[in-house]
Amino acid sequence: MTASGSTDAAVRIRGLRKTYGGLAAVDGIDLDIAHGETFALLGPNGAGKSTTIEILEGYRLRTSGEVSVLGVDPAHAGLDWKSRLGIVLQSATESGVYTVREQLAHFARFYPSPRNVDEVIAAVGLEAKAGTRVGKLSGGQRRRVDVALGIIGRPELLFLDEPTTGFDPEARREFWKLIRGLKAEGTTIVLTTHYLDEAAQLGDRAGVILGGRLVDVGKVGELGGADARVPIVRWRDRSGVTREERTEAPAELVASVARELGGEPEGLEVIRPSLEDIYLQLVRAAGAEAHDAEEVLA
Ligand SMILES: Nc1ncnc2c1ncn2[C@@H]1O[C@H](COP(=O)(O)OP(=O)(O)OP(=O)(O)O)[C@@H](O)[C@H]1O
Repeated sequence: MTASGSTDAAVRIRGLRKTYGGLAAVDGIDLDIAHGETFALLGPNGAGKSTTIEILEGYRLRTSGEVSVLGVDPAHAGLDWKSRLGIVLQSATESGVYTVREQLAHFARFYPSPRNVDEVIAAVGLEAKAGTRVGKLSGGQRRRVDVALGIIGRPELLFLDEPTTGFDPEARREFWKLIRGLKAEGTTIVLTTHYLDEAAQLGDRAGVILGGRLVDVGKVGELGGADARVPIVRWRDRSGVTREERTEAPAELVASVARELGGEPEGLEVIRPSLEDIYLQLVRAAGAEAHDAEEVLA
C-alpha cells in the first residue's frame, strides 16, 4: 500500500474465481496491471476474458479471490470510483434517438472533469456525423460512438472490450492513434481483442487466458518465450522442393544457401513469428496438454 492508501498497481487480482453453476469461467487468476500500462487480454471465445473484465468494472460479482481496481474493491465501489473509469463494453450502443453530439454531451455531465465533446468527436473521426442520430450510423460508426463515450469522462483507467470489431482498416489505424494519445497522457488501458496485430501494436504486456486460467503473461515482444520467436528461413532448392529451417542466425543460413545454390535462392522468405503465430502455438499447446491430461485420467 502507498501512503495514499491505494495499492501500487492500477489493477491487482489474486486467486480470482467465478463459477456459473458447475462451470469455472474464471479459475484462479493472479495479475497486476501497472499505472499507465496498456495490457491486452487475449484468448479464444469463452475463455473468460469478458467475465474477468466485468468483475474489474464492478458489473459482475466474483465467487472468490481478491480484486483491487484503482485501490478499490469493485464489488463495494461507489460512483466516485466509477467516474474514474472508462468502459467500452462488447455490445454496441443502442440508444438511437439522440445525435452523436447530444449523446456525448449528455454523458459528459456525469463526470467531474470531462473532455471537450467536439474534441472527442474529432478524435474518433465522427465530425461529419456529429449531428446525425446514432440509430442512423453504420455498425462501425456506432462502435466509434462507444469508444467516444468510453473516453469522454477523461478516465484514469480505460477498459476496451473488443473495441474495433466492425472497424474498417483505416478506422482501426485511427483508433490505434487515439489510444496511443491516451496512453501518452498516462491512461491505464485494459484491452481485450481477437485482433492480434492490435494487441501487438498497442499492448505493453499481454496475457493469454484459456479455460479461465492465465496460461502466459509477458511483454508483448516476449510472450511464448524465446523459443517461440526463432525465425524461420524458407526457400526452394534446385529441384523446386520447399525447404524450411528454424535458426537464430537467419542471415548466415541465407548466405550459405545462396552460396550452395550459386545465386539468389528462389522463393526466399525469412519469417519472424508474429504475435498471432505465438498465440496460436500457445493455444494449441494448451489444448494438447488438456487432451493428454484427459487421457491420463481416463
Ligand atoms: N451469465 C452467464 N451464465 C452462465 N455462463 C456464463 C455467463 N456468462 C459467461 N458464461 C460462460 O463463461 C465462460 C466465459 O465467458 P466469457 O464471456 O467471459 O468469455 P470471453 O473470453 O469473453 O469470450 P468471447 O471472446 O466470446 O467474448 C463461457 O463458457 C460462457 O459460456
